[in-house]
Amino acid sequence: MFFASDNGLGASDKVMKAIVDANAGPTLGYGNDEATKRVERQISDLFEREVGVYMVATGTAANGLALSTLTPPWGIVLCHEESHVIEDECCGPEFFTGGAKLVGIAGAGAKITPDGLNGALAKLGRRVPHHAPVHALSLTQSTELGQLYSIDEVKALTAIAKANNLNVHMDGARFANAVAALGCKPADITWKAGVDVLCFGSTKGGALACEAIIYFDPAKGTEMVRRRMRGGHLLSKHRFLAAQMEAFLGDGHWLDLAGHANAMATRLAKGLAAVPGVRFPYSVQSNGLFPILPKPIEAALKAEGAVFYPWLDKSLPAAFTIGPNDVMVRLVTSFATTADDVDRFVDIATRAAGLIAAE
Ligand SMILES: Cc1ncc(COP(=O)(O)O)c(C=O)c1O
Ligand SMILES: C[C@@H](O)[C@H](N)C(=O)O
Repeated sequence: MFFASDNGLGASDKVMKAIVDANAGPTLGYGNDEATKRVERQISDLFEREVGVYMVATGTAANGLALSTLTPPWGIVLCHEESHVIEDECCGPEFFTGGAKLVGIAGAGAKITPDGLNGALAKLGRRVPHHAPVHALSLTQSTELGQLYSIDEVKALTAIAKANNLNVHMDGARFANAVAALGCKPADITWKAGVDVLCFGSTKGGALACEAIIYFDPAKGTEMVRRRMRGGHLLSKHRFLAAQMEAFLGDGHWLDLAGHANAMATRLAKGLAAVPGVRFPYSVQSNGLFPILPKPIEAALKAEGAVFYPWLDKSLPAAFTIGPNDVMVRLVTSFATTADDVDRFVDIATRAAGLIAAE
């Protein structure tokens, strides 16, 4: 019953086989291999246009490097106040951009709203040279609270960004889960909706470690050739990154893996919704659940070996309060989550709720 994070799982068998198969004979390094060229074609085909592709091994590197091409060191990147880039990358974006400032915007579900974005823009960059100018907007899809931006919601935010000459970055560490849940085409939720750069993650989705920084206008990414090298994120044996991404994207494998993870999250949410005392501030839209549990249920689950974490939500909807005997937790499903895992988790929670009622 491992629900701590989809980072906690290995890679899918198909991806692992691709890595082993890539281990055959010599090939040119640093992205000059044939597999890398195939992946660049594969991603251009997937997004229905010629794109610039730069693969790295972590999402933090992808986000920081991408943002470094979207803002000068004296600029501001607007993001959600609970976004990974501002909360969980140890100032990686600030480091890679040479000092740019990340400014967080509040919003339920770790989602930025048009009002929130306009409100932030109204307060920033007013006075030259004292105020830093806003240069970029960063959205996470799916969000850090498992929520989704619809195509229209992305378009509404990017329209404001473009009206203010902002570049738009999308942290797609769980882009696969979003596309699988929305049932949309990758192009429709990215460049056709105004996104300039997507960090397309495969690691959480079932690869070992591979994230693709995708520029929908290849000319906007030319600096990445040097920035990635200087940052120490150009793998010499790049074929092993490409092999992962090629297998992950091949034959819709990425959507099969994400669809399973999302289905397990839905199964888990349905089961927990029937447990007395369990509350859901957010609907389950992808592979992340953030229920509020009575602490005795949390304790019973952990006593039976369930692995998950408490979660601090800064923008909890006002209708929900967390009392001294409650705890908000993060439950993340993955391609490897089984129905048995889910059903056992729900069964333990149900039995624990029964004991509470009997007290
Ligand atoms: C939304 C989001 N973005 C980026 C990252 C960073 O990825 P990594 O841990 O590979 O640096 C994570 C990590 O899980 C994440 O959850
Ligand atoms: C640190 C934590 O947010 C990690 N990125 C995860 O999603 O599990």
